[in-house]
Amino acid sequence: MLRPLKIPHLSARCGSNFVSRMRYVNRLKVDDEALAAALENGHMLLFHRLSPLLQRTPQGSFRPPTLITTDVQSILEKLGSDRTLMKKSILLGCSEQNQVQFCLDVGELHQAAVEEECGGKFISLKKAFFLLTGPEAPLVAKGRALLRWHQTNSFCSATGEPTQRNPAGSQRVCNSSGIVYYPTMSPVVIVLVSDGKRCLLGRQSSFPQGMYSALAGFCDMGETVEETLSREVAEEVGLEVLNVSYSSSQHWPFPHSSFMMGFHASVSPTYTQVSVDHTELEDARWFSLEEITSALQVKAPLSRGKPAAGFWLPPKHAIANHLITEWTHRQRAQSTI
Ligand SMILES: NC(=O)c1ccc[n+]([C@@H]2O[C@H](COP(=O)([O-])OP(=O)(O)OC[C@H]3O[C@@H](n4cnc5c(N)ncnc54)[C@H](O)[C@@H]3O)[C@@H](O)[C@H]2O)c1
Ligand SMILES: [Mg+2]
Repeated sequence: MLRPLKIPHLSARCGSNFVSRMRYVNRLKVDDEALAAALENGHMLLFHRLSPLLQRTPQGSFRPPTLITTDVQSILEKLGSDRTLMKKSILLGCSEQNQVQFCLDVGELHQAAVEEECGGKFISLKKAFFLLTGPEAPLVAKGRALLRWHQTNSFCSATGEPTQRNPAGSQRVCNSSGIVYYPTMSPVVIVLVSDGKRCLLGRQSSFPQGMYSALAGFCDMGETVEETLSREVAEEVGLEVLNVSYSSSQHWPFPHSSFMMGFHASVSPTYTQVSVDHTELEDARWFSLEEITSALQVKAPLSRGKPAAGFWLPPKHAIANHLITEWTHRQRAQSTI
């Protein structure tokens, strides 16, 4: 059961629960005593070698089990771990119910033993991302990205000396050079290209069979996002985009940690001939509103690890799905004018 944590003194003064929560979490990054107190009653997402622990709900969906840190502590001690493992917990945030959230990788413990004690299974993130349908997906992605960042930044790239993390896990410092390292993300542009009637989707050979997505690409050093967008569309499918409009953004844990910025773009209906760069994409095609509408209705495209037959789209919590859904709404709105 969740035990809501009382956020001290801020709510009355700020008048907004959101403001209080944001300021409280910000304080936890620097106030080690407050962090230790928050950890006592926190909510913990567990990972094993970067795979999140998920539980099947009675309704058949998947979500991370609700674990209180004190319960996790007892389980870890029962499995022979000492208190130092809990110190590797990383602050994730604070829920709307004022529950402070942490994550912890228990990769040094026996996987099956933790699964049995906690009631769940550690599932690789790639697979987990097709199983998670609730609002927990971004939190799981953030936990995985932060845990990986700590694992791969334990040495200073200037001195080669070990770096030390702060208790919240929001930064690492090299005591020898004084360099402070903060978690990093790579900027990526994702764009849904339309010719007014159809939208353009592509697939990489590494995608599960049948899945198509919006075009995406990493920003090169020195580029604006508009330049990245035009370059990626030109490189991957040989088209020149005309109008560009921003939609939304998301953090994405693949391949490591990306900051995805989502756009809509149009091409002239007279220049729609696609020329696919097969070093980047296996295929790219125009899809009609009818095709997209039925693909959006494919439920559980990777049920029991097997891809659905035919053509299907990334999961609901992927920004590609959001852009595609937005496009269908615009198309329908246009056709009723
Ligand atoms: N959330 C979503 O809905 C969604 C949908 C599609 C793609 N994506 C993500 O977008 C990312 C970028 O798309 P893409 O693979 O088509 O990019 P891309 O077209 O730029 O091609 C990938 C290549 O770019 C190079 N590259 C340059 N900078 C890089 C960096 N910082 N990290 C890794 N590789 C870099 C590598 O050679 C790599 O093989 C993918 O990692 C994918 O996970 C997310
Ligand atoms: Mg690409």
